[in-house]
Amino acid sequence: MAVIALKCPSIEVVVVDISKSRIAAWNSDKLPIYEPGLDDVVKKCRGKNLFFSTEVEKHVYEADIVFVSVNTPTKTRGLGAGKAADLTYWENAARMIADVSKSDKIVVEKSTVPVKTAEAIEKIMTHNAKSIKFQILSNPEFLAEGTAIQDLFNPDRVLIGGRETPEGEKAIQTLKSVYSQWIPEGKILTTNLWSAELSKLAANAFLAQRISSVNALSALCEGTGANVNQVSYAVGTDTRIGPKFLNASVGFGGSCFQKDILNLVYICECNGLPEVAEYWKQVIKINDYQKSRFVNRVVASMFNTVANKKIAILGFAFKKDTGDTRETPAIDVCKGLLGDKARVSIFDPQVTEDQIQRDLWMNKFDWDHPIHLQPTSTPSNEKNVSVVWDAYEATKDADGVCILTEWDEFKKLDYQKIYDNMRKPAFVFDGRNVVDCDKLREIGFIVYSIGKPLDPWLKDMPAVA
Ligand SMILES: NC(=O)C1=CN([C@@H]2O[C@H](COP(=O)(O)OP(=O)(O)OC[C@H]3O[C@@H](n4cnc5c(N)ncnc54)[C@H](O)[C@@H]3O)[C@@H](O)[C@H]2O)C=CC1
Ligand SMILES: O=C(O)[C@H]1O[C@H](OP(=O)(O)OP(=O)(O)OC[C@H]2O[C@@H](n3ccc(=O)[nH]c3=O)[C@H](O)[C@@H]2O)[C@H](O)[C@@H](O)[C@@H]1O
Repeated sequence: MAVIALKCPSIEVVVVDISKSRIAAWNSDKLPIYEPGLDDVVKKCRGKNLFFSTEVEKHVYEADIVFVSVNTPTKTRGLGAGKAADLTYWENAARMIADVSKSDKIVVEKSTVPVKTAEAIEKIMTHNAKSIKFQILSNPEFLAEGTAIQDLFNPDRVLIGGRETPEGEKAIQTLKSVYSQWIPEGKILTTNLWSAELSKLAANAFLAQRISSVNALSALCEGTGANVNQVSYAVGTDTRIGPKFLNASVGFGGSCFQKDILNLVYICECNGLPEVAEYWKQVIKINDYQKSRFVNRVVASMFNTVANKKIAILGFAFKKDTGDTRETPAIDVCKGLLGDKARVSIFDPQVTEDQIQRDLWMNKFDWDHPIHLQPTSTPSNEKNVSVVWDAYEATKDADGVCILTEWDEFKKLDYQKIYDNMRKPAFVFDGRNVVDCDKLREIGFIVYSIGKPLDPWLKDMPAVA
């Protein structure tokens, strides 16, 4: 919304949220999320044509176009629990829009939603809104965190789906005229509603599938002496496959891949397509396998026990250049190590101690609900978790180092100094392939790097669950 305000000075954008603390932060000097370039954009527009407010109903009443970007978490209870999208927040928003509206409006699905959600939303709105006409559009968002501003300035495409009626077509053109103020016509795709809704789930499923494919191969690389970087480069030079998004890792994280694939799986099951559901489920299974495989490697190479050993965790965010920890693989890796009684010392340049403690305590999927619905008590194994503000502090007297986020600064650390201050034998487990293995081995480390030829030490220590 901030980028729309920047690129379209004639449009007034008001971002409304029921969370008072978030809106207060959006109005302050410290924005509630870390995203490179966002501060600049907000500062340029805030108070001119970009406003942040908790007066949700007032601004919805005044608006011509309402973008709904509320959370769409995975259901934790009842029908479809663990898979289906929980549309409670969406339904509440739709009912509120219907209640307060006194003029026709375009309602845009910006959240990622199950295919056919627009139909449900239409029903809610038409049953509740007297004689007012609503046009529902699907306009899914494809930005990635860490590169959000660049992605929004120069997207691969913008997708707008609407009803194939004259009114639907008119609404599509209205929204198109907003984006066409900075995006070339050819990049603005228009489709029917269901294609737009499904394309978003499909795009995330394809992206995640690429990572699970390369991660599955990384396990085979380790067993055969192949190097996953060389394999993915060789594969990616085929122009039909392409070089991007083929980096092996400890597993993908983030608030959307898992949630959206589970959602897709559930929709397939509801449509009587168990084989298709099973196909996509495998992407998640390989991701879970990759995380537990990593933990097993750590424990197995340290004589099959990490009890009371200090393990430094470098990086907790789900990728670099963000402070977001939703579904970060670091949560599962830390829980795995804590389960084996390790002491973990965590450093991430953008994640607070409070966030890390909450993440390690929370149940799966709880993170995607408002803060007042999340657990508040402290974790029982808190004494085994310390959060520090420096990589050297985290690694001091440690037995092993796990690199779980690919922050650039981890490439430039003084590994000789780290080695000198660790207990021996000193291990590095690189879950993001950021370190120079040969250099670290020269220093004296025993190094494990995802999908790379195994250190002789690790070959003799098979990681059997
Ligand atoms: N985070 C990302 O990079 C991307 C997210 N998406 C999708 O966008 C949607 C939102 O994602 P996030 O922004 O990450 O979630 P979020 O949880 O950070 O933000 C959702 C916000 O909606 C507010 N909210 C809930 N009900 C409301 C209501 N009735 N009225 C006003 N505000 C309400 C919440 O207080 C919260 O601040 C999800 O469907 C997600 O899949 C899509 C593409 C990228
Ligand atoms: O729907 C969404 O929320 C967004 O989800 C992803 O964006 P995001 O999760 O922010 O970040 P990605 O760059 O996709 O990374 C996701 C995870 O995959 C991992 N990853 C990515 C690429 C790769 O080659 N290997 C790999 O392990 C990252 O480290 C990260 O943990 C998609 O890339 C966006 O297009 C989409 O809009």
